[in-house]
Amino acid sequence: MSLRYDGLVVVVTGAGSGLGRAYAEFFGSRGAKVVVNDLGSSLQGKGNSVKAADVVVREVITNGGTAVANYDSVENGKSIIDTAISNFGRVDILINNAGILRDISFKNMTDEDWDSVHAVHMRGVYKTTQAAWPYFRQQKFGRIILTSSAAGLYGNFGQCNYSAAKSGMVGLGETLAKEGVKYNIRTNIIAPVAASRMTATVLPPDLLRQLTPDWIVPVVAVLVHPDTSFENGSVIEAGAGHVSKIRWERSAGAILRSDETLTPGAVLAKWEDVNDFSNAEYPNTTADLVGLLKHSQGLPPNDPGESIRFDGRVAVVTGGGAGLGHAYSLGLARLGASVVVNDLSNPHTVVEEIRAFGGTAVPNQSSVENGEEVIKTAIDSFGRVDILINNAGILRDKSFQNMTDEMWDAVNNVHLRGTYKCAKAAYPYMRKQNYGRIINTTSTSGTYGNYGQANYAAAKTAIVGFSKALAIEGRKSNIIVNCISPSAGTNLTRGVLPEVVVQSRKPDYVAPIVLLLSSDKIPVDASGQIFEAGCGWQARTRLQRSDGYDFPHNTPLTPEMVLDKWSEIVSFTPGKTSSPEVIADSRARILANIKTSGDIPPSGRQWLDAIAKARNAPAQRSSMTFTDKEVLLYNLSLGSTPSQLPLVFEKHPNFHVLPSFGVIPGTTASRPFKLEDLVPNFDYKNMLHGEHLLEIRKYPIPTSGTFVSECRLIDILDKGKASIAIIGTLTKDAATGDEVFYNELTLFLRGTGGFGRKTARSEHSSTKSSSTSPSRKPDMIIEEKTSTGQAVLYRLNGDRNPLHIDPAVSSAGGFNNPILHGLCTFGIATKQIILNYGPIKSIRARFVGVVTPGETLQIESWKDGNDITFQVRIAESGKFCIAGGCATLEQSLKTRL
Ligand SMILES: CCCCCCC[C@@H](O)CC(=O)SCCNC(=O)CCNC(=O)[C@H](O)C(C)(C)COP(=O)(O)OP(=O)(O)OC[C@H]1O[C@@H](n2cnc3c(N)ncnc32)[C@H](O)[C@@H]1OP(=O)(O)O
Repeated sequence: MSLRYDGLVVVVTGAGSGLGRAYAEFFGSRGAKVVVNDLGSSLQGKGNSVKAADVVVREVITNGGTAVANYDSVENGKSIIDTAISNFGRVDILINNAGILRDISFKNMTDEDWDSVHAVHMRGVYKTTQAAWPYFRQQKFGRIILTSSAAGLYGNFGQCNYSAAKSGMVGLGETLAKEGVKYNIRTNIIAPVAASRMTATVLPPDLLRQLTPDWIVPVVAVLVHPDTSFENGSVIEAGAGHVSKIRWERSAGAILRSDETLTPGAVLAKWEDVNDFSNAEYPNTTADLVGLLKHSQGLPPNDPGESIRFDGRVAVVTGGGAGLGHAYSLGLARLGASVVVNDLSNPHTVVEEIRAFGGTAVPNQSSVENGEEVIKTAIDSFGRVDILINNAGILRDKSFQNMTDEMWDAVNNVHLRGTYKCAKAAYPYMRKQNYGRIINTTSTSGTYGNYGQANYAAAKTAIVGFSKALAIEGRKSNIIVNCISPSAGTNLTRGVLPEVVVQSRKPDYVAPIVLLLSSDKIPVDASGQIFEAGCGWQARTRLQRSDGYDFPHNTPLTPEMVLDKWSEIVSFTPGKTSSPEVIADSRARILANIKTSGDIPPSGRQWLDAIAKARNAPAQRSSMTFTDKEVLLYNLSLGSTPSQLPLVFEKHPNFHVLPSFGVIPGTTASRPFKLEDLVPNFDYKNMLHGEHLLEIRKYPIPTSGTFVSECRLIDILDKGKASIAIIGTLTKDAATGDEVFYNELTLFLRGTGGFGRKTARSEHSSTKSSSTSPSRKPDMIIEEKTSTGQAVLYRLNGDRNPLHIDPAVSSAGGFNNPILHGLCTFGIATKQIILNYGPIKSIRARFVGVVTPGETLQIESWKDGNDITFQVRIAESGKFCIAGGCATLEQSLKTRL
């Protein structure tokens, strides 16, 4: 099926370049009418030109499509959607893509840096989407894409503003997904890694070249197609051919008894349980708190654990006048902290309550939007600020359809901007002190989305991204930043939950984990995390990523290819998922695809996976017991004559085996893999011995005994028309345990290539391409004629490959006659080198031409120090059968054989 968009109207914001442009061109080419929105501004949001959108419109039209330009800011979303309505009478698909960057470290970030990013990424998205929403609802069809980013999902240094806004897309998208489902409006969130004007500043050029929008557009094309309604509220990561899905993962957590024994120390005692994901769930809503409460109430009193105190610490609690803020303020003060109780309406009662039990507290009545004022109270009163609990909040719940700008702004200003402002004001003091604990309040309505709370969900998930980014920046100053997602009966929830439920969810049962996160006892690596808590239960929430699918790099990615693999992309197969914690974890997966894909055809992945598995498989052990009979046979099969008594008579006092005997255990050892499972079109008849390395690690070589060998696959390299398998075998003497031989060989597998990326020999292989021979005449040329029965005899050493004896097989393999074993030629050459130069410790060679039994071998050799270079020519034809051979002499053994 070809995915088409005929009759549909697509609005793409920020479509003047990069990813947006690619979207516009794609949809234009597949039948849609496109509104190409672009402000025409430079990346920093300055300047204005109509060119960018016009150029793209012209391009769409030139390619036979239909498009109009719009030059409005997304903050004026209505005008953008009006352009669609006035030109095409409808709007079906909205791709929120526009964005700006204002990267700067948090310490240097200005309010303008914060606000401008949020105006475009958060408020702009809200404005365009809300303008399109009524049309979608009315026509009972709509597709929305929100653009997030790895920076939003995992946080990124220097991007507190951007990480926040991009994380906000998750909560907003999940909420719109829930609200839109009954109108057939699907909202999904894409986290693209693509080279664009925006990423050009943060990614290295080599990488950028591979991260084209072409890897993203087909994924979005699938998500917005009318026939593909399977994803809604999903987060999809895509880049460089890798596509995967992200979902929330929540640990089962620790359940403690919800009474006065629920203390920060008691939570610390259960910290492992809080962070244990072995029985995790994958929620899209709040935990079953009623059940958890019941469980909690049935438990015995809690283990008090370590004592946690805050003496000498100064804490600021925003929204500290009631509910959770009240519980935090009281808890901190009871444990020795000096507390600034911030509350817009009444901080005084809580301050009095604290003072009444001898604690230290001062009130602050500023709005959190004036974070400087809030923090100033701490500095003026106590000279420092160690702990900031951003807790203040308001609700303005409304369906997205009926949400007003005032509702959007009020909620975002208090929750998100307020959190930013207080953190920003406290940060310089915390840096100077080299100490800080910041706990920001998110919500399950944010992380999982909630009907009627688009404003709140966006703000609350934006707080998560902000916290993750700030955690990264703050770490080196010992500033630990975490998020709490509390479930408690407060004035905020009183409006939406029955009173009895509100009562059972005491803020006191959330406060202990928040106090723990505010303390010195929190492990340093517990920064940038989300914890859910309520009713005595505390758990951690993180993102989990499916293994996804890696598309090959040799074929342009199409939506049809993506659709075909969708079930694999979104499959969370146990054992194959990952839990990226930082942006590098996410990018590593995408970079891995760049590294491994090369020009891999679609079917190649199965072979590469099989090879990777075989390479990582443990070596296989096997043994070979031999007597003088095997030794005599080996020596004879390499042409030993009756006159060479030490080689042919076992009773001779100098009876010995030719040292290349080491290839026998090295090549007859059992292999832990089958070549037919690792390469396509494997055929035994087409397998040729390509290269061989033999190392002799111990002299004298026994003439009877048992060898134990361990064989493993080193690699398989795709050579295009063929592939080569590299196999390593280590052999030990079973009697002594000493290493005796190491063999590394390549098998040249004709007709099996083309499944992966054409590779050169990997550096780790010790048989790497043999050296060239010196330009001078050979120092020695030795001739040895093979016998016509040479292969017939040699095969009795163990390699009974019919290629060497059966004319039918050798003919099918493309040879006129059965051919000689490569290792027979190798053995003869080795024998001659040893006879003429002395014992060797290693020898390697490449087989470059076949030998027919009966032909004469001319071994040409050169000696340079301890190295003997050699090549073997077939005297009858003048052709080489071994090229670039090299042996290294064993100096410690002076005697010649
Ligand atoms: C585990 C226990 C296993 C026991 C093994 C037992 C196996 C035995 O029974 C089988 C045998 O003994 S067969 C007999 C011995 N071998 C031979 O006779 C092979 C002789 N060589 C040839 O015919 C060609 O060189 C030939 C066909 C090998 C290559 O020639 P071409 O197709 O012309 O290759 P070319 O185009 O030059 O190169 C393609 C890429 O392959 C690399 N290459 C070439 N010859 C190689 C060789 N001999 N070994 C390893 N790699 C080799 C090239 O470098 C090239 O790679 P790249 O493109 O990266 O440069």
